[in-house]
Amino acid sequence: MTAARLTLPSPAKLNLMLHILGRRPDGYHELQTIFQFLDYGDEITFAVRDDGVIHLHTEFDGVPHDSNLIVKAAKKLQEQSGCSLGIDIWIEKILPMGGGIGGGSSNAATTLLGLNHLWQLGWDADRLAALGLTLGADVPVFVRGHAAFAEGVGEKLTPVEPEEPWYLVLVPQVSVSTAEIFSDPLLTRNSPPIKVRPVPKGNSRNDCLPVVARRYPDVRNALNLLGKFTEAKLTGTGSCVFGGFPSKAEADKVSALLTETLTGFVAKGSNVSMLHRKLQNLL
Ligand SMILES: C[C@@](CO)(OP(=O)(O)O)[C@H](O)COP(=O)(O)OP(=O)(O)OC[C@H]1O[C@@H](n2ccc(N)nc2=O)[C@H](O)[C@@H]1O
Ligand SMILES: Nc1ncnc2c1ncn2[C@@H]1O[C@H](COP(=O)(O)OP(=O)(O)O)[C@@H](O)[C@H]1O
Repeated sequence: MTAARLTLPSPAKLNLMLHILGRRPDGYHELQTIFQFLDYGDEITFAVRDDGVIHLHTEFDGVPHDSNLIVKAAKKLQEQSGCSLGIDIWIEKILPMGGGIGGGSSNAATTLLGLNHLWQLGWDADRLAALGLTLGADVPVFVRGHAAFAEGVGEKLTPVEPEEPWYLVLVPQVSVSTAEIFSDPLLTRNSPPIKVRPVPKGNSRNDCLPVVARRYPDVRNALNLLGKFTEAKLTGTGSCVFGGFPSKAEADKVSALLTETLTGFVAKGSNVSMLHRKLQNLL
């Protein structure tokens, strides 16, 4: 019997703004942020096996097999659904790790949705998002697949429709630890909550930017370079820096100026994740 097999995209996200409102007793920070997807990401291939084994075949630098969010997502879903099937997994990884573009969280969400489909579990989005949240604060938005205004630690999601420009994303060659930025004493943690919807213009700052720029000269340089052409912003806790352009041609023109020491990519912003567009076509 040929195993059921499926290849799915695992897109990146950007934080179009990010305000930190306070710190909870458990140490996590209350945020307000806007997530938008990029039509750019990894590709994950799944093949069902009937012996219950979960095996990720692609090796990751510095991430042991069982610590990989893909494997963790698959194991949790298998345990909680009581499914007896297993899975072989391969990934074509192009998203930089620790870049603030959510690669790990996206991989976890693609795994949850892919296995829900292949194992025919019939879980709804609420249940998958709740499981996803136990893997990381950004997993639920990737599970739901729509651009969102997020509150709490990122799990209270309201769909939004920001413009969908072309972005140039610069990738400084440093990996920023989210935990390290959130524990910096200089981090601004008292932004007033935005109560008006949609979020009024003029609120596009990222409260993590001053701390990240201070600690990482490469991020500072990327912000300075891109800032010559458009408003340059930090996504999440970095390291990636992005700016919007009205057309691909204009984003490509600035991209062509990049050197070997500072790489980047051009991608379209999208309010519906390319994962969900592909899944929609399958159904
Ligand atoms: C802040 C964001 C914005 O998108 O940054 P990026 O990681 O994408 O850069 C995310 O919400 C990050 O989400 P995620 O990367 O899933 O974070 P987690 O693994 O859950 O948390 C890593 C660590 O960061 C700190 N943390 C994370 C999220 C949060 N709201 N408050 C925190 O204080 C905690 O110390 C936690 O142990
Ligand atoms: N499948 C995965 N892809 C990327 N990173 C992973 C994965 N599984 C575990 N990780 C770990 O999660 C960390 C954060 O990764 P990632 O989500 O790509 O960054 P960010 O949250 O900054 O966007 C990585 O440095 C890596 O140690």
